Amino acid sequence: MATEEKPTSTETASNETTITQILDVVARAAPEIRAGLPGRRIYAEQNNPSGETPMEADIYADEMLCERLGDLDGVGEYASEERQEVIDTGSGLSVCVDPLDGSSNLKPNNTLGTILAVYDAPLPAAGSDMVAAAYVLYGATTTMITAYDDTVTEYVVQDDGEYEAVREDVTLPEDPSVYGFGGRVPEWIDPFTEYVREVESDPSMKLRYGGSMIGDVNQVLTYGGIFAYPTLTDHPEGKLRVQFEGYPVGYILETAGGRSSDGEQSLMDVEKDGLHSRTPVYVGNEELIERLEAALDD
Ligand SMILES: O=P(O)(O)OC[C@H]1O[C@](O)(COP(=O)(O)O)[C@@H](O)[C@@H]1O
Ligand SMILES: [Mg+2]
Ligand SMILES: [Mg+2]
Repeated sequence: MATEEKPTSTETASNETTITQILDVVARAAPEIRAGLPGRRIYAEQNNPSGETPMEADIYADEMLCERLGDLDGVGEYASEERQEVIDTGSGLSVCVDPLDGSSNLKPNNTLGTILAVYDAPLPAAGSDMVAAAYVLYGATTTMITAYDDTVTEYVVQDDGEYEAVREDVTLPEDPSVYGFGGRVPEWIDPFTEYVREVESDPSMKLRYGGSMIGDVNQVLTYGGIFAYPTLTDHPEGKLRVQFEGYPVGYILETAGGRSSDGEQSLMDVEKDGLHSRTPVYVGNEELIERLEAALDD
């Protein structure tokens, strides 16, 4: 049996420094990304690797993050939902970014996010390679949630890029109260539809769905509950991308004491595939995810 090489204490220390720098870059970029949205709520000219037409704001955020994260000494690879290829930026940790999550919310001026995944491996990486994840939520306030070192922290980010922790050791509330399910209802598979009807009929649960995964996931992290972008009849792999959306959101929710699933197993165990491959995403309180997996297994 091959023995895994353990990182030296110097490597660990330098990874810690790099992760702190990466989170700092993302927090400080957030107000600039936000300020750059007006005037960029129009479609860009080229499709992205997922075959979607990005908005100019997606490209703007991607270019800013690529330049700033790529400039960090400890970052070796940068990839984003908006680029076909991985960018080689030297040697060190790999970062994956969804520069703007929920871009279709730009026009109606609703919630958006930025998602970050940090892997200690070349891209595409496996869930087990993840060393930190975070998201920025551009809501009424700009907040950043980080999952790092086994703990989830919520920060408020000010307009000048300064940020301060407002909640430490964030965990999912024990009594869930919100749910949000994406995808067209006629395309849901029957066992999922039956599960949803059950959740809906629980008098303690109410619908919260806004069309940006990060906005919807943050409701679950705040109030407890479940978010899903499920397998669909025409798209069994769903819509969301493993490296940019599935792994980081799974990592954050699991670090906060919740569970993640692709319908059968933790999102963190989803096989790594191509850089832009997709997975169904189910995240939330343990009991709700367990019931969901049982329903899909029937
Ligand atoms: O509007 P749809 O097709 O239901 O999709 C909504 C989902 O797609 C996404 O917008 C995909 O992310 P991007 O905006 O980064 O492409 C999720 O945030 C959201 O959960
Ligand atoms: Mg997204
Ligand atoms: Mg996006």
